[in-house]
Amino acid sequence: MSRFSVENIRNFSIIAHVDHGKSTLADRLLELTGTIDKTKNNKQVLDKLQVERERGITVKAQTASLFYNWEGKQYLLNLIDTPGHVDFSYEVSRSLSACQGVLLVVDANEGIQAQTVANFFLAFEAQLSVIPVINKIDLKNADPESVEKQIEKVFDIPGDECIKISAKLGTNVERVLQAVIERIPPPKVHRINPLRALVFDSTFDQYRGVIANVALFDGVVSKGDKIVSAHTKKIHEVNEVGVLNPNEQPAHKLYAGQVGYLIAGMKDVTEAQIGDTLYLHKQPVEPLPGFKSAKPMVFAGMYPIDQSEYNNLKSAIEKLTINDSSVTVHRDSSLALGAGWRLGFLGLLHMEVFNQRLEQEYNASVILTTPTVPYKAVLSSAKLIKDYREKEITIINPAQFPEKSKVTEYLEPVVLGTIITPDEYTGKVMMLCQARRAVQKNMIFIDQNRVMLKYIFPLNEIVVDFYDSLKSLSSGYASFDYEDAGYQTAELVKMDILLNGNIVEELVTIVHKESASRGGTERGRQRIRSRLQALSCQPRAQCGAETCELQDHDLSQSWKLNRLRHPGAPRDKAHSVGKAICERLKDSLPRQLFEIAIQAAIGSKIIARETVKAYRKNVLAKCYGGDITRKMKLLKRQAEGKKKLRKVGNIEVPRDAFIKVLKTQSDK
Ligand SMILES: Nc1nc2c(ncn2[C@@H]2O[C@H](COP(=O)(O)OP(=O)(O)OP(=O)(O)O)[C@@H](O)[C@H]2O)c(=O)[nH]1
Repeated sequence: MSRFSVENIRNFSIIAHVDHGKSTLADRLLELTGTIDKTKNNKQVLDKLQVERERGITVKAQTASLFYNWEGKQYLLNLIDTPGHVDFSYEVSRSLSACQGVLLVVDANEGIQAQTVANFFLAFEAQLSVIPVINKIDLKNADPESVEKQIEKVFDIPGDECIKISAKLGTNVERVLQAVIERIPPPKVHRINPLRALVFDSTFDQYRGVIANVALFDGVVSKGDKIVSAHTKKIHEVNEVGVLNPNEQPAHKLYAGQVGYLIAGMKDVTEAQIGDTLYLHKQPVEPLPGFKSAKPMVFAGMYPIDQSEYNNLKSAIEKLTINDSSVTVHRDSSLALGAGWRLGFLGLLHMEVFNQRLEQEYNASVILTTPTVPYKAVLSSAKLIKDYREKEITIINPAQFPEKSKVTEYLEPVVLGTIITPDEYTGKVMMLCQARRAVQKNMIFIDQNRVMLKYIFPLNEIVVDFYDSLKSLSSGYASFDYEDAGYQTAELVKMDILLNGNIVEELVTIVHKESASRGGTERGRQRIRSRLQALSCQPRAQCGAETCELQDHDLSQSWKLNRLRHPGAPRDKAHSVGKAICERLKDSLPRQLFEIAIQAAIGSKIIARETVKAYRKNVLAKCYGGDITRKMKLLKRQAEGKKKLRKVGNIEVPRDAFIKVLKTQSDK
């Protein structure tokens, strides 16, 4: 590796919206540089995980070192292919810390999308050089010229800097490599300084321990060196260093400016911190700033299917979180499901992918409980503040939701959402946003036909099905991305699920009061009707939704107006969530000798109910003949059975009934 002087090294990432062609472009770059065999039918070579291949999406950033000869010089180009989905943006931001530039890939047919904007700003804030690449110019409907104009308008990058390519066919891809050399600066590093290596990613290998992906900011590292982790202060001996080409290729040394991997006998998961700085034992240095820790957006309980699997699952979760450091883990326990954990994820897709990776890579089957967003409560009682040692607590488990009497106010997390949509769907998109309690912040036209809308959304309103609704109302054309925007005051209530009056702790859900009371009374509806008249506006049935937009109306009333226009719109979220849980529980509960009432309740108000009918076991069926005393005895025993269970109010719920309900909820 010594033949690559710093001037001949370029470190860059490929960033883009989902499916705009990052991994396909990476394939072509690997082929052009002879890293992989051109004659093979290479498809998304850097998507190595089974989950990535099955879902056709990148979830893990992957590094590859390419060797490229141009104008008589040999260059070392370190490429990092990143995921496009918003749930994996932590991977993108970490990857950028090892780079000086990015290829911003935009689909020539779809144009700039929400994640294009988000990823551009990540690179822009990190002060990286941005090379815009317009991909898929081979498509029939490709319109690279208008995408070029969008790039000029939204990112202020001159249109002539865009490189128009087809990653699929390989058209113009060589120009991309040349632009990387010409437009991205070499890293600013010093090889004569003591070693300073940033751990920007890690994986766990059963036999070799932690394999750390490192970017060398200063110095040199070689096999046999004694290195220290700035985080743990532990000393390790380096067993192997090398580059990813794209598979591990051992080298004698790694030099400042290079990106590669390092194995140093770290077997304990706590020894492998992403964002850690490694330095030579005898030459301590100031650690690099590392990374901001990821902020979980949803939490869910995770339990082994069988408690005897607890330790295996614990070790699997620990190992997988080395590779996915954006997951947070807290120990938790539940009456029905036993000992487990509460895990924080960056979104529902992230949760599903983590679950799938546990199954596929560690053979671990788990139960996941209903996901919830991290609410907060500001405590009012001095005793509680003393108990919790803080005034403001974060509620990551709905079962621990403090009562209103103990709280000054509840807070809910909010996000700044960006939606890009063809103009013809703007009205419908706005309706949807308002129905989700969103407040509009901005709206700009990015070209004649496309609008970019910015809204502040309560996180809870978008976390489950917002994206699906947006996609279906815009025929798949609108895209969505969001970033953390803090907390806002919220009227929250706890919804309990009861079985014959007993609360089922695992199914407790927190809902917003506004959603809980949607629908209102007839008097309330009258008031809204007169308000609609005052606004010269009619309920939807009469006026038609497409021509009628709500943005001029008082936002605090907009959901009510919307409700009147959309008789079919979700009337009451708490009601439908409660009903769905009750229905699933009904399907999972076996009939018993007595009737079971399954209820969803907010405080003392029952908002949904299902009934499992009593199973009147035909105890007389086997009683042939007319032995009346025997018949009476059997009937008495059956009645006693019913009485006993009713009396203690204890329903025998098979364990897998809970599992079914909890599983279907998280599957949703
Ligand atoms: N016609 C055409 N299709 C392309 C081109 N580049 C990529 N594709 C297709 O677009 C789809 C998505 O490509 P990927 O390379 O997986 O996109 P990606 O950006 O890596 O996707 P994520 O990692 O999930 O964000 C695949 O079906 C590719 O075959 C191109 O230049 N032309």
